[in-house]
Amino acid sequence: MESWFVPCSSSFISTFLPATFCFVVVRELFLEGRVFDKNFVNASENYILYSDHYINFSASSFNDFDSHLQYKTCLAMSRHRNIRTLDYSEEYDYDEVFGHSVEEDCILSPSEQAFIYDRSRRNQPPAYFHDQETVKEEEEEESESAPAESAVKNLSDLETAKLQSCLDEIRSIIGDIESDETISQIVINNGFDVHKTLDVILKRNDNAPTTLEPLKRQEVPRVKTPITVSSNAAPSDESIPAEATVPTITVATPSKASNIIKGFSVPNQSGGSKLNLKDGFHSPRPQSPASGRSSPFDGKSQEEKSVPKFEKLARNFNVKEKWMEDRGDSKENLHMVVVGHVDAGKSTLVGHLMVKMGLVSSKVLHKYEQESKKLGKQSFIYAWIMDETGEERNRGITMDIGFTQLETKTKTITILDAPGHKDFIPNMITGATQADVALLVVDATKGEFETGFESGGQTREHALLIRSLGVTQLGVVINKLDTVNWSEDRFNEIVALLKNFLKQAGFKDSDVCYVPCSGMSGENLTTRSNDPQFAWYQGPTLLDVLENFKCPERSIEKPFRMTVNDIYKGTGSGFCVSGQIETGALLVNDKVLVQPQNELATVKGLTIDELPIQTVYAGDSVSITLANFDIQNISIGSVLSDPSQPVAVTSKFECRIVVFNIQVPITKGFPVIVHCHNVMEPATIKRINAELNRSSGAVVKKKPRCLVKNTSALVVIETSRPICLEKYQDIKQLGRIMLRVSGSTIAAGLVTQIF
Ligand SMILES: Nc1nc2c(ncn2[C@@H]2O[C@H](COP(=O)(O)OP(=O)(O)OP(=O)(O)O)[C@@H](O)[C@H]2O)c(=O)[nH]1
Repeated sequence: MESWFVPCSSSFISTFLPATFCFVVVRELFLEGRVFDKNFVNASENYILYSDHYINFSASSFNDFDSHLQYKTCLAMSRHRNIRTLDYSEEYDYDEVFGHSVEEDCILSPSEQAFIYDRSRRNQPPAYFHDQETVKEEEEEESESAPAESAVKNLSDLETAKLQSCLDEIRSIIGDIESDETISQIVINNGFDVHKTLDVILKRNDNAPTTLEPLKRQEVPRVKTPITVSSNAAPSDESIPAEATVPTITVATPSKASNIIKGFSVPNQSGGSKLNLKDGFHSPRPQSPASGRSSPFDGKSQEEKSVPKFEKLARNFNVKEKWMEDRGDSKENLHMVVVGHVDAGKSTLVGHLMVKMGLVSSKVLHKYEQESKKLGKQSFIYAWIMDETGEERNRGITMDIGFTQLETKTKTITILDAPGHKDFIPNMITGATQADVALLVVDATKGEFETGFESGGQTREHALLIRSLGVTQLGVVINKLDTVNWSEDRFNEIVALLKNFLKQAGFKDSDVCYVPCSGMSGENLTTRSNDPQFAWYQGPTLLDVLENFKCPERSIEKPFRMTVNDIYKGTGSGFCVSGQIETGALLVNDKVLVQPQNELATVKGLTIDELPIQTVYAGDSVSITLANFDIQNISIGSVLSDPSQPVAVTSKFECRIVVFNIQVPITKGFPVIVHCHNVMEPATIKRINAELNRSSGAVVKKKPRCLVKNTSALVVIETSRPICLEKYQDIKQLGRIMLRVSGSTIAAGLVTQIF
């Protein structure tokens, strides 16, 4: 398969174009040589190489591509939320430019439309290219149209019809890379054979650079990894039928070309450009194809690169004693994620709870009331407390994790309001990875609960995800009970269904508490309702449920680990990274090792909730100002660790997985996306070592050919680039993974071995 290499400068496709357009647009643009996204580095007639994936132009592989783009847009947005030091003008720009990201078929800002390729304007390049060579192209077009007629002049009616049909077919495959005249001539020369004609045209175009961008050829090694659809015969262990009527996604080992991918456009000194965080996921991870715990050197041998000296963090105190001294008499800190199907009322519930607890001033509430009225969205007044961006408010959905904090009698609770829409599951996962406990909100309205609960709804998927991420304590809010007249029967019906399911998902009955509420009217949020229709309920309020959650033991004595979920420019010199301290403790002036980049940095400052602090401990969500370090050497998903006991970096590991309700069996070579803490990385199932009994873990079958739904197994997974991981038994938070394919979660697992 021939491939082209197109050097490009900006990566706006993933953030500017709704994913539904991209597939068609990118192909068109590639074939015309007008490629402008640095992540789309390769193309041929059937494939494009997006970052380090080959994407086949077949309908079924579209989903994978689509979800990948959406993940990137989600990341872009998640970072937007957390940039605390941007001034308002910057924020405005950011919203304008990056705010529109998910599938909006028609809502496009004028600036976006300028970038959209429109088939009806086939010969007019997008406005983006206007100052390039458009005039020349149009002139060529005109001069070419006349000979097109001459080519068909001597043909019979039958031949003309044949030619027309060939032209239609060829155009649908190659677009406009050749003029009608040229194609007609080649069709005639090849006896009206479409395949031969295509061969000739594609060869011509491989050899001829386009007028706009010179194309460089590049060999990209790749490994074919077919997705099989179960057929009558079970697929063979060794190889999957190549000619299956199924799509194949070809995952390429990162080539040198992918080394050009840099995660962040760092502010340009002269131009003073803004910090550009939209591409954080593809920041410069080590591109070494080698797996293993210590291969994070970017194309250089260990000798070439000066290996940092891994000194032990200087500690002249006992961490536990210091923690008692610092935090012994303060309230415990708990992180709670609020999840549930889209529109279950999560943001309204949290917003109204904040109002009831006096944490939102009447002035702010009045402002939201007026503004939401103006937009005809008055019912979202409480949701606006959590949904802060213009786009979220206009669309009436949460797109990114919202943060807020409240204090109960015994604890400080950080609330993470997760998006419910399935397009934003990666953001929801980011929130869930930081959570100790969860609230699952369901809508009691007739039909609505059922929609969320049935397969394809997010109630089940969110519950499975949070359990897989290690959350054991769950509060289930049966919300919007006002819509069913506070019906006790409806409450009991929903509780019965959920109880059964949550037990299967791995929640203990004793760790789950069900509470009926109305986020809108505020019943049972902080006080029990006086409504006589609600008199049947004598259980805890939502606030009681929060108060009753137990804070987990923090591993403050283990080696220091912090997962990075945001990177932003600080107020002074240096830059800040924020994230969760998973284990250990950290002091100002400590040195930390940034992995997998394997670079040392110095901790210049520490803040919790924007207040400076000298020492932080496991369980804290913190911001760290780093010094003596280049911002390009860190990305979301990096892990900061104790230099003397660094986190493992690997691209191959074994894990014990539980397979969810999948349609397509998992086989050797199956391509997946691995989610682990804040990392998302393409990977393949390298081996299926054994099928296990789900409850006892005993081996049921060695080396099974495939895994079907609801099975458990030991599998070996290889990621396309090294990631930071730990064995689950060592550090739970870094030893849990999830496997997703085409926007659905297919399995969750625990890391048992790192190679
Ligand atoms: N009747 C009634 N409507 C409610 C209640 N809670 C929320 N709603 C309405 O449900 C709609 C969705 O509310 P949100 O709070 O945005 O729902 P959400 O779960 O946060 O939505 P996503 O985060 O986008 O998934 C809004 O129109 C709310 O007014 C309730 O208790 N009763």
